[in-house]
Amino acid sequence: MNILSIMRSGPVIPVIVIDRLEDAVPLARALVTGGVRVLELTLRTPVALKAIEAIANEVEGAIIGVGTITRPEDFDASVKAGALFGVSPGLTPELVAASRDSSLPLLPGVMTPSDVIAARAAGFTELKLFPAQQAGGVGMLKALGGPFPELSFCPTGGIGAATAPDFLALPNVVCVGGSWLTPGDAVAARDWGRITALAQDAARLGQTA
Ligand SMILES: O=C(O)C(=O)C[C@H](O)[C@H](O)COP(=O)(O)O
Repeated sequence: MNILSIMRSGPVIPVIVIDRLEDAVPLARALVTGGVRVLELTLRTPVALKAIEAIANEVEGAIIGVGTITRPEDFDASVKAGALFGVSPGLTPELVAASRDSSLPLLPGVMTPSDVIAARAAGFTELKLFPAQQAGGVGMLKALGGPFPELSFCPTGGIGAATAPDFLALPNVVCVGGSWLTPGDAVAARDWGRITALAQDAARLGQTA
């Protein structure tokens, strides 16, 4: 799958942090059961790669990706773990080179017009605006649509259930990302039913957007 088809697979990409490896599979199943198939599991914890591997092997229907790609070596490790796509909070020449050498489709992060120009020059037409709310939110995306009408965005950072529809209504937004589908207290309590309910609400955003 390429990045655009992954972005079109659902209106919301949950950004997931896994501290306990044993939570990975039930959490991913809870999201997929709720209708959210594209999952971004961040490389923020020591168990992240093992968690991706477990989901890739055990959760049918999940489209598992890796988040927080910040180093060239993250590409190989993520492909080996079974990730189907990668997301980075920003983009550097080193990451562009590593991306070219890797089979992992990348959704690179941008925050300024200069970032957008550099990412487009490197061949990327789908971009993550990060941190979206802090960068200017809906107004920023409307402004970027002027000089860059051919580019599509997945804004992430500071977005929640209440504000996601405003982003999804924009012509240059294909999907949004966020951590609100996997609240820390729900994961800590292993409240998978609550996570499925949040996923169902998020999946429905696609029907109204
Ligand atoms: O680790 C990364 O590379 C990320 O992807 C950062 C996340 O996109 C934001 O942390 C989103 O988090 P919220 O603002 O809580 O929705």
